Amino acid sequence: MTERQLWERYKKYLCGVESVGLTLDVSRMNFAEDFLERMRGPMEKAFDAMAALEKGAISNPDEKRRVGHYWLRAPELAPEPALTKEIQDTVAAVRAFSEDVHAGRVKPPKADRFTRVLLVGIGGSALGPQLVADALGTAVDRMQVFFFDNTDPDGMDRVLAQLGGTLAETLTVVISKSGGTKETRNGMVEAERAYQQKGLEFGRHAVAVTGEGSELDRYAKKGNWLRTFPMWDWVGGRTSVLSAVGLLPARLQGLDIDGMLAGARDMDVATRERDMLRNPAAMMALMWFHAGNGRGQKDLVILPYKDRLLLLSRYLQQLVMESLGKEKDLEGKVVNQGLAVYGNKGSTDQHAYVQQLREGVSNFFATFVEVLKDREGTSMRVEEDFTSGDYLLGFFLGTRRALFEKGRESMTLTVPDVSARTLGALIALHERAVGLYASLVNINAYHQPGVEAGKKAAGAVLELQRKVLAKLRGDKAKGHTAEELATAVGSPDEVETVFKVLEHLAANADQGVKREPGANRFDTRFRAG
Ligand SMILES: O=P(O)(O)OC[C@H]1O[C@H](O)[C@H](O)[C@@H](O)[C@@H]1O
Repeated sequence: MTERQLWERYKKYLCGVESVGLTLDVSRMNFAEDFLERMRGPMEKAFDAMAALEKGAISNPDEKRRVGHYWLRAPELAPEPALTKEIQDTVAAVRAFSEDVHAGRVKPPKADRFTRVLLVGIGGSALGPQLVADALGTAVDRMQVFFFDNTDPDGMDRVLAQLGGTLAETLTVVISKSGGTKETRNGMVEAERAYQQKGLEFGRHAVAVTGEGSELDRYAKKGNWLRTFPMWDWVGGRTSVLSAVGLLPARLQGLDIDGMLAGARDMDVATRERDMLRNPAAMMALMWFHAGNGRGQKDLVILPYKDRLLLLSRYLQQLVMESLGKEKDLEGKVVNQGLAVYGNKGSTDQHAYVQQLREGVSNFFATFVEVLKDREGTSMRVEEDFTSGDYLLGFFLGTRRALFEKGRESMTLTVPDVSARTLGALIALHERAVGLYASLVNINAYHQPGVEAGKKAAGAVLELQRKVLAKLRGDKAKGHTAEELATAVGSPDEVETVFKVLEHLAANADQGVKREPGANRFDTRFRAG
């Protein structure tokens, strides 16, 4: 295709959402002229399924749940007045609580004000808040937000060190929909101890966002925490950023949550459009389908040319891959669906992996995100007539062209700026694209049965460790090899796991397990005491 033909194609297919100033350009996706026509029928069905979902159908059949994230930004669309009210009350409560915190009406016992937020959560209970905090944060935010998003001890120490002497002014927000996620529980327990060590009462510094009656909910009540905000079973973790999960930390930070909600609401209106050529979520889903033959055969590389959107790819990774990566379709047939997502930011990535994108294995397509506004205020000239932002545009257009020359497809999302509205719109656009694509490939986008297997297996490892430790403590006289211990605890076939557990215990002196070297690595003996 010549540059001139691309220009014609650009004009023909450009799909815009006036209210948020966003456009989607699919001209560099090589779909055949009849592709859209062929997909009209399946897309009609996807629109029907989406309409039913928004009306409150059980769109997550495996878990028998409704899927209500679109109601979060248009509460009047919720299927029952009680739900409408709950959503509205929660947003009002987030706003009022944040104001109280900022004004010092809700205050820590040993300081005038809360000035920091420590958010403890993982997956959908962290990725959205992290994206929002990073995309919209400024040096003069009302509060600075820190994260525990793992059960890595050193990771938590690092964050606590950054918080330094400010724990007395730090509000900890523990977020877990289920209220039973172990990484989050561990983060909470470690945070609680850090407060205690400073002579601070944790409950006076803690807030929860969780489902009613969950383990976390009960713990918060027992500990007399400052406040609990609700999380509902009809909001999935990966689509929860516009519930209290994302709104509370954002508002505490001082960010414009109304803008986020309005941007998402406007995008929702635009993506309910049944003319697929005028619906950017439908076009995006169709392009995903085209690129990967409806089988996820190509990966999606997200390339925002804006530092503030660095975490977008990580956020979309969960949204897309946890939603679409499914073994079975809605009829129970094995389909192993999915769409792999990765990315970082331009132009930085041009100095890293773009080499492979252009010349290496052709197993991807890209979504470029272009942001028109360079910065607040004016830009200096780094050369006569050119600003740094001109270079950023040049690098984006140059890379896009270089990829296309080698037959590598891409879409371009253009937004006016990185504002609360734009971010809300970008999130809503991808949520809708995921839902529509899931219909096109006939899968349930709203459950995650595969995640459980890893959790169960981890539980079994910890149980094995308990037995091994009991054995070691009961027989301190001599050292034992992993083989001996595995047999002694009745799991001879689990010897590799036992060996890994022992090596880890011995590497951490506080666990009280010593190693005695043997003839080779696997003859190492382990001893308690
Ligand atoms: O919010 P939580 O219940 O703690 O869940 C946190 C995350 O963990 C799970 O394993 C799920 O796969 C994610 O979808 C979820 O966002």
